[in-house]
Amino acid sequence: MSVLPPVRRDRIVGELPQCFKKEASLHSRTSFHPKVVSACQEQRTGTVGRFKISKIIVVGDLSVGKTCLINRFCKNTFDKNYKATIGVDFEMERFEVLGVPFSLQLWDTAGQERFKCIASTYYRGAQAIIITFDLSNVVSLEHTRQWLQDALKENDPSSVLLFLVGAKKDLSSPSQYVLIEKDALKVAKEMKAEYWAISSLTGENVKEFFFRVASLTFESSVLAELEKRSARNIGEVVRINSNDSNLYMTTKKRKSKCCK
Ligand SMILES: Nc1nc2c(ncn2[C@@H]2O[C@H](COP(=O)(O)OP(=O)(O)OP(=O)(O)O)[C@@H](O)[C@H]2O)c(=O)[nH]1
Repeated sequence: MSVLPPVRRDRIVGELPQCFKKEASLHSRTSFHPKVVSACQEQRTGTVGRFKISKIIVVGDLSVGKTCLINRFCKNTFDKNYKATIGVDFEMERFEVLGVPFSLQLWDTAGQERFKCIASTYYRGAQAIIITFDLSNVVSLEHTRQWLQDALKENDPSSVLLFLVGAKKDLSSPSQYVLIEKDALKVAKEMKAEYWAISSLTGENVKEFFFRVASLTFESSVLAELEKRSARNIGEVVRINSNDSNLYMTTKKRKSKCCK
Protein backbone atom coordinates (compact mmCIF):
# COMPACT_ATOMS: atom_id res chain seq x y z
CA MET A 1 0.00 0.00 0.00
CA SER A 2 1.35 3.43 -0.93
CA VAL A 3 1.87 5.91 1.95
CA LEU A 4 2.10 8.87 -0.39
CA PRO A 5 -0.95 11.03 -1.10
CA PRO A 6 -2.10 11.09 -4.73
CA VAL A 7 -0.29 13.43 -7.12
CA ARG A 8 -1.91 16.90 -7.29
CA ARG A 9 -4.25 17.28 -10.25
CA ASP A 10 -2.24 20.24 -11.54
CA ARG A 11 0.96 18.15 -11.69
CA ILE A 12 -0.30 15.69 -14.28
CA VAL A 13 1.47 15.64 -17.64
CA GLY A 14 -0.22 13.88 -20.54
CA GLU A 15 1.64 15.45 -23.45
CA LEU A 16 5.16 16.76 -23.96
CA PRO A 17 5.19 20.44 -22.95
CA GLN A 18 6.63 22.60 -25.72
CA CYS A 19 9.96 24.43 -25.60
CA PHE A 20 10.21 28.20 -25.18
CA LYS A 21 12.43 28.93 -28.22
CA LYS A 22 12.87 26.40 -31.02
CA GLU A 23 16.39 27.67 -31.79
CA ALA A 24 17.59 26.82 -28.28
CA SER A 25 15.73 23.70 -27.24
CA LEU A 26 16.95 20.27 -26.14
CA HIS A 27 15.13 18.54 -28.98
CA SER A 28 12.75 19.38 -31.77
CA ARG A 29 10.23 16.60 -31.16
CA THR A 30 6.74 17.84 -30.31
CA SER A 31 5.67 14.66 -28.52
CA PHE A 32 7.25 12.11 -26.17
CA HIS A 33 9.62 9.55 -27.67
CA PRO A 34 7.49 6.62 -29.01
CA LYS A 35 9.58 4.11 -27.00
CA VAL A 36 8.77 6.04 -23.83
CA VAL A 37 5.05 6.16 -24.65
CA SER A 38 4.85 2.40 -25.20
CA ALA A 39 6.98 1.63 -22.11
CA CYS A 40 4.54 3.69 -20.01
CA GLN A 41 1.48 2.04 -21.58
CA GLU A 42 2.94 -1.41 -20.94
CA GLN A 43 4.23 -0.47 -17.45
CA ARG A 44 7.82 -1.25 -18.42
CA THR A 45 9.44 1.82 -16.84
CA GLY A 46 11.35 -0.17 -14.20
CA THR A 47 12.65 1.92 -11.28
CA VAL A 48 11.18 5.09 -12.81
CA GLY A 49 7.82 5.44 -11.12
CA ARG A 50 8.72 3.29 -8.15
CA PHE A 51 11.86 4.42 -6.32
CA LYS A 52 13.48 6.94 -8.57
CA ILE A 53 13.76 10.58 -7.49
CA SER A 54 15.48 12.87 -9.97
CA LYS A 55 17.83 15.48 -8.64
CA ILE A 56 17.76 18.91 -10.26
CA ILE A 57 20.21 21.60 -9.20
CA VAL A 58 19.66 25.34 -9.64
CA VAL A 59 22.84 27.42 -9.85
CA GLY A 60 23.72 31.02 -10.73
CA ASP A 61 24.96 34.34 -9.32
CA LEU A 62 23.70 35.69 -6.04
CA SER A 63 20.31 37.36 -6.11
CA VAL A 64 19.42 36.35 -9.69
CA GLY A 65 16.16 34.79 -8.45
CA LYS A 66 16.81 31.07 -7.89
CA THR A 67 14.92 30.80 -4.59
CA CYS A 68 12.01 32.86 -5.92
CA LEU A 69 11.77 30.64 -9.01
CA ILE A 70 11.48 27.47 -6.91
CA ASN A 71 9.10 29.08 -4.43
CA ARG A 72 6.82 30.40 -7.16
CA PHE A 73 6.46 26.90 -8.59
CA CYS A 74 6.37 24.82 -5.40
CA LYS A 75 4.50 27.17 -3.04
CA ASN A 76 3.02 29.78 -5.40
CA THR A 77 4.60 32.53 -3.28
CA PHE A 78 6.87 35.48 -4.03
CA ASP A 79 9.02 37.33 -1.49
CA LYS A 80 10.26 40.73 -2.57
CA ASN A 81 12.85 40.82 0.23
CA TYR A 82 16.20 39.25 -0.49
CA LYS A 83 17.35 36.54 1.93
CA ALA A 84 20.54 34.85 0.82
CA THR A 85 20.49 31.05 0.61
CA ILE A 86 23.08 29.69 3.02
CA GLY A 87 24.52 26.53 1.47
CA VAL A 88 21.55 24.69 0.01
CA ASP A 89 17.88 24.05 0.42
CA PHE A 90 15.56 21.68 -1.42
CA GLU A 91 11.92 21.10 -2.34
CA MET A 92 10.25 17.91 -3.53
CA GLU A 93 7.69 17.99 -6.32
CA ARG A 94 5.64 14.99 -7.37
CA PHE A 95 4.34 14.64 -10.91
CA GLU A 96 2.50 12.05 -12.90
CA VAL A 97 3.90 11.77 -16.42
CA LEU A 98 2.05 9.55 -18.93
CA GLY A 99 0.37 7.85 -15.98
CA VAL A 100 3.66 7.13 -14.16
CA PRO A 101 4.47 8.82 -10.82
CA PHE A 102 7.69 10.79 -11.01
CA SER A 103 9.42 12.92 -8.35
CA LEU A 104 11.78 15.83 -8.69
CA GLN A 105 14.07 17.04 -5.94
CA LEU A 106 14.78 20.70 -6.66
CA TRP A 107 18.04 21.86 -5.06
CA ASP A 108 18.33 25.59 -4.49
CA THR A 109 22.02 26.47 -4.11
CA ALA A 110 23.75 29.57 -2.77
CA GLY A 111 25.05 32.13 -5.25
CA GLN A 112 27.13 34.03 -2.71
CA GLU A 113 30.84 33.29 -3.00
CA ARG A 114 31.25 32.58 0.74
CA PHE A 115 28.57 29.85 0.67
CA LYS A 116 29.53 28.40 -2.71
CA CYS A 117 31.97 25.94 -1.21
CA ILE A 118 29.22 24.27 0.88
CA ALA A 119 26.73 24.40 -2.00
CA SER A 120 29.05 22.76 -4.53
CA THR A 121 29.28 19.62 -2.38
CA TYR A 122 25.62 19.02 -3.28
CA TYR A 123 26.07 19.28 -7.06
CA ARG A 124 26.83 15.58 -7.55
CA GLY A 125 24.27 13.20 -9.10
CA ALA A 126 22.14 15.81 -10.84
CA GLN A 127 20.00 14.73 -13.77
CA ALA A 128 19.43 18.31 -14.84
CA ILE A 129 21.19 21.60 -14.17
CA ILE A 130 19.28 24.87 -14.26
CA ILE A 131 21.74 27.73 -14.79
CA THR A 132 20.00 30.95 -13.84
CA PHE A 133 20.78 34.58 -14.67
CA ASP A 134 19.01 37.92 -14.23
CA LEU A 135 17.56 39.31 -17.47
CA SER A 136 18.23 42.83 -16.20
CA ASN A 137 21.90 42.13 -15.45
CA VAL A 138 24.12 41.13 -18.36
CA VAL A 139 27.07 40.30 -16.08
CA SER A 140 25.06 37.49 -14.50
CA LEU A 141 24.63 36.02 -18.01
CA GLU A 142 28.39 36.21 -18.59
CA HIS A 143 28.96 34.27 -15.36
CA THR A 144 26.72 31.36 -16.42
CA ARG A 145 29.59 29.61 -18.26
CA GLN A 146 31.58 29.45 -15.03
CA TRP A 147 28.56 28.13 -13.11
CA LEU A 148 28.10 25.43 -15.70
CA GLN A 149 31.77 24.47 -15.62
CA ASP A 150 31.67 24.11 -11.81
CA ALA A 151 28.47 22.06 -11.86
CA LEU A 152 29.78 19.76 -14.61
CA LYS A 153 32.88 18.91 -12.57
CA GLU A 154 30.57 16.88 -10.33
CA ASN A 155 28.32 15.41 -13.04
CA ASP A 156 28.41 13.41 -16.24
CA PRO A 157 28.29 15.96 -19.09
CA SER A 158 27.07 13.32 -21.56
CA SER A 159 23.87 12.53 -19.69
CA VAL A 160 22.89 15.65 -17.73
CA LEU A 161 20.20 17.94 -19.18
CA LEU A 162 20.96 21.67 -19.22
CA PHE A 163 18.59 24.62 -18.96
CA LEU A 164 19.59 28.28 -19.18
CA VAL A 165 16.99 30.42 -17.45
CA GLY A 166 16.69 34.19 -17.60
CA ALA A 167 14.79 35.36 -14.51
CA LYS A 168 13.09 38.68 -13.63
CA LYS A 169 11.61 39.13 -17.10
CA ASP A 170 9.29 41.78 -15.65
CA LEU A 171 12.28 44.02 -14.87
CA SER A 172 13.67 44.40 -18.39
CA SER A 173 12.10 46.76 -20.92
CA PRO A 174 11.13 45.22 -24.28
CA SER A 175 14.17 46.76 -26.02
CA GLN A 176 16.54 45.61 -23.24
CA TYR A 177 14.97 42.18 -23.35
CA VAL A 178 15.54 41.76 -27.10
CA LEU A 179 19.24 42.52 -26.69
CA ILE A 180 19.90 40.23 -23.74
CA GLU A 181 17.86 37.41 -25.27
CA LYS A 182 20.03 37.52 -28.38
CA ASP A 183 23.12 36.95 -26.23
CA ALA A 184 21.38 34.38 -24.06
CA LEU A 185 20.38 32.31 -27.10
CA LYS A 186 24.01 32.31 -28.23
CA VAL A 187 25.19 31.15 -24.79
CA ALA A 188 22.46 28.49 -24.63
CA LYS A 189 23.44 27.05 -28.02
CA GLU A 190 27.10 27.00 -27.05
CA MET A 191 26.26 25.17 -23.80
CA LYS A 192 23.76 22.87 -25.54
CA ALA A 193 21.17 24.09 -23.07
CA GLU A 194 17.49 24.86 -23.50
CA TYR A 195 16.68 28.55 -23.03
CA TRP A 196 13.75 29.96 -21.02
CA ALA A 197 12.77 33.45 -19.83
CA ILE A 198 10.58 33.65 -16.71
CA SER A 199 9.29 36.00 -14.07
CA SER A 200 8.70 34.74 -10.54
CA LEU A 201 6.99 38.02 -9.69
CA THR A 202 4.23 37.61 -12.29
CA GLY A 203 4.57 33.82 -12.62
CA GLU A 204 5.11 34.10 -16.40
CA ASN A 205 6.40 30.78 -17.85
CA VAL A 206 7.26 29.31 -14.43
CA LYS A 207 4.85 26.37 -14.53
CA GLU A 208 5.52 25.75 -18.25
CA PHE A 209 9.24 25.68 -17.55
CA PHE A 210 9.09 23.15 -14.69
CA PHE A 211 6.68 20.95 -16.60
CA ARG A 212 9.19 20.87 -19.44
CA VAL A 213 12.03 20.05 -17.01
CA ALA A 214 9.99 17.26 -15.39
CA SER A 215 8.96 15.81 -18.76
CA LEU A 216 12.40 15.83 -20.36
CA THR A 217 13.99 14.40 -17.21
CA PHE A 218 11.32 11.71 -17.08
CA GLU A 219 11.85 10.88 -20.77
CA SER A 220 15.61 10.57 -20.39
CA SER A 221 15.21 8.41 -17.23
CA VAL A 222 12.86 5.99 -19.03
CA LEU A 223 15.12 5.81 -22.10
CA ALA A 224 18.13 5.09 -19.85
CA GLU A 225 16.13 2.37 -18.07
CA LEU A 226 15.14 0.78 -21.41
CA GLU A 227 18.74 0.90 -22.61
CA LYS A 228 19.95 -0.76 -19.40
CA ARG A 229 17.34 -3.45 -19.80
CA SER A 230 18.20 -4.14 -23.44
CA ALA A 231 21.93 -4.30 -22.56
CA ARG A 232 21.04 -6.86 -19.86
CA ASN A 233 18.96 -8.84 -22.38
CA ILE A 234 21.79 -8.84 -24.93
CA GLY A 235 24.09 -10.11 -22.15
CA GLU A 236 21.64 -12.90 -21.47
CA VAL A 237 21.34 -13.86 -25.16
CA VAL A 238 25.14 -13.98 -25.45
CA ARG A 239 25.26 -16.18 -22.34
CA ILE A 240 22.52 -18.48 -23.69
CA ASN A 241 24.25 -18.65 -27.07
CA SER A 242 27.58 -19.49 -25.53
CA ASN A 243 25.91 -22.17 -23.38
CA ASP A 244 24.18 -23.47 -26.53
CA SER A 245 27.44 -23.74 -28.40
CA ASN A 246 28.97 -25.65 -25.45
CA LEU A 247 25.99 -27.96 -25.54
CA TYR A 248 26.37 -28.38 -29.29
CA MET A 249 30.10 -29.12 -28.93
CA THR A 250 29.47 -31.70 -26.22
CA THR A 251 26.76 -33.41 -28.23
CA LYS A 252 28.99 -33.47 -31.29
CA LYS A 253 31.87 -34.93 -29.29
CA ARG A 254 29.60 -37.53 -27.76
CA LYS A 255 28.18 -38.43 -31.16
CA SER A 256 31.58 -38.83 -32.70
CA LYS A 257 32.65 -40.95 -29.74
CA CYS A 258 29.56 -43.18 -30.21
CA CYS A 259 30.24 -43.57 -33.90
CA LYS A 260 33.71 -44.88 -33.34
N1 LIG B 1 11.01 41.96 -10.00
C1 LIG B 1 11.43 40.71 -9.73
N2 LIG B 1 12.22 40.48 -8.67
C2 LIG B 1 12.63 39.21 -8.45
C3 LIG B 1 12.25 38.13 -9.29
N3 LIG B 1 12.82 37.01 -8.81
C4 LIG B 1 13.49 37.37 -7.72
N4 LIG B 1 13.39 38.69 -7.49
C5 LIG B 1 13.99 39.44 -6.36
O1 LIG B 1 15.40 39.31 -6.43
C6 LIG B 1 15.96 39.16 -5.12
C7 LIG B 1 16.79 37.89 -5.03
O2 LIG B 1 15.96 36.77 -5.23
P1 LIG B 1 16.36 35.30 -4.72
O3 LIG B 1 15.42 34.36 -5.33
O4 LIG B 1 16.47 35.28 -3.26
O5 LIG B 1 17.82 35.17 -5.35
P2 LIG B 1 18.81 33.91 -5.29
O6 LIG B 1 19.36 33.73 -6.65
O7 LIG B 1 18.15 32.75 -4.67
O8 LIG B 1 19.96 34.46 -4.33
P3 LIG B 1 21.07 33.62 -3.46
O9 LIG B 1 20.30 32.79 -2.49
O10 LIG B 1 21.90 34.63 -2.80
O11 LIG B 1 21.87 32.83 -4.41
C8 LIG B 1 14.78 39.20 -4.14
O12 LIG B 1 14.67 40.50 -3.61
C9 LIG B 1 13.58 38.87 -5.01
O13 LIG B 1 12.39 39.45 -4.55
C10 LIG B 1 11.40 38.41 -10.42
O14 LIG B 1 11.02 37.55 -11.21
N5 LIG B 1 11.03 39.72 -10.58
